[in-house]
Amino acid sequence: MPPNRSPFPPSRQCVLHPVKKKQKQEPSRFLPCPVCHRSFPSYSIHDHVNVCLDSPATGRTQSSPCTTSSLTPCNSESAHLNSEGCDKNFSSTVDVEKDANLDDRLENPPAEQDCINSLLACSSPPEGPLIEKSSAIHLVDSSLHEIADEGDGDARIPDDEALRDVQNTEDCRQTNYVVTASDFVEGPKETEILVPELPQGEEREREAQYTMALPEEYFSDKPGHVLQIFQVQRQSQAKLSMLCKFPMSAALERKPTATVLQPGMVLLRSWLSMDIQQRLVNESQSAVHLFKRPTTASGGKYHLWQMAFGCQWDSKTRRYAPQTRGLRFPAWMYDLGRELAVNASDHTHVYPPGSSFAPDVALVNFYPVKDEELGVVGLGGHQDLDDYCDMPVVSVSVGDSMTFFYRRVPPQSRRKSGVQIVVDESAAKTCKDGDTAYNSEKRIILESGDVLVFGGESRLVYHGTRAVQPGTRPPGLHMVPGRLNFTFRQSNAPRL
Ligand SMILES: O=C(O)CCC(=O)C(=O)O
Ligand SMILES: [Fe+2]
Repeated sequence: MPPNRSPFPPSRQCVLHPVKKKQKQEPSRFLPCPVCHRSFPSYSIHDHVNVCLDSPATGRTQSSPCTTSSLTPCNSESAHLNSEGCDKNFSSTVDVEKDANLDDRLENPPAEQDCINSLLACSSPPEGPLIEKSSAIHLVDSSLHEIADEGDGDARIPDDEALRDVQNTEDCRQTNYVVTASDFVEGPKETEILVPELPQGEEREREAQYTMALPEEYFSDKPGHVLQIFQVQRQSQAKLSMLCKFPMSAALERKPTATVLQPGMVLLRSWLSMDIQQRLVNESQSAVHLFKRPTTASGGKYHLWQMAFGCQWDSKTRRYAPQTRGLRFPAWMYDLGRELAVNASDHTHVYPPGSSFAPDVALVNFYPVKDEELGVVGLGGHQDLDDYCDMPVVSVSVGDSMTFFYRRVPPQSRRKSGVQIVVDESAAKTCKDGDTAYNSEKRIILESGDVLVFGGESRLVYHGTRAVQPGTRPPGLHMVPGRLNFTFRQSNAPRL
């Protein structure tokens, strides 16, 4: 049995004097949300943080001190591990709330219009100026260089007229790029490309990784050829910045790469073949009627759609149901999850030496590009505590790109000891004293086919997602706009 831990003082747990609802809601203390910085009663902050999507980009500086609030407070509901870390029996003792509609939905899939937005897989490839020969080119704002700084005589500045056209563009939902191809590259010398729907707001814009698609003519098979891209920034229209200058060979192929982001956390870029990606889309397509919008115990709603293969995760109790109901976990997903964990473990420790990962659940999140019901789409910062054990989380991205943010948690927070892993004043002090490694948020853009594995020292990394980037999914992928995220996990929920 897992220890019964609770953020409430012991007096509140007395079974002889059960806490009355009204009393329970009187906050013993308030904690600031690490994301939006508003204060919430300690008993409800966990629920809030899980669904909070206020942009941390606004108002947060790199040097802001780490406080207890930068760690996700947790409650007894999410502590279902024993001191060895992974309690193989916990789920059998857990009273998982029954999703009354699930069996019915399994047997009687609703009509298409009742499903989320529409079906996930679409019969035609995504619209837009997508290239066939290569995936889109990524322009990362950190590569912004003033032309003057660059001192590059070869930089081709578009003529005044072309520039004026770009500057006059008022529509803040698109950015105009003027692209000048170098002599090496066949195709029109200069063209203007509209990149739809970039994230809004100055801060977001500065940080965003823009993705644009170029017509095929812009590609040369000869490696080392250079494409020069210019952007007129909307914020200061007079400024012309060179965004990117790179060898064409880099754009021609996206080679799989493995990058250790921090101990225990590895990004396997471009790792999945299109076949596998499409198969993942199709598999979720077949269960599209099972997606629902998770809610927290206090009624907060997540800003995504979710379903699961294998055992179901209950967002209210934050527990996995025994694997009697819901969809079977397909054998090929088991193989895929295992293989990806092995790939990751070639680069960093994601599970203890000698053991092996045996996933039994795939949680599937769908983040549509636009969804009136969800409003802002994303997943607030959190730690994956509900299936916490020695095994990693293998996270796979399919569809449009999305920002993934993460931060390390102080070493004390990695203790396998239930609730205090997150509410730990002394850990916060260590942070305050200047250990910025634990303090700063990092961001990556997860693209279709990327795999992120976090285990070992990073198993409890604090993380979340925001800002799906429309039009960035691979041209060959048949899927509606949005991003699918599969997390293969070892829940150890019993098979009854
Ligand atoms: O969508 C993602 O990349 C993250 C999903 C996630 O963190 C979760 O399901 O716990
Ligand atoms: Fe997570």
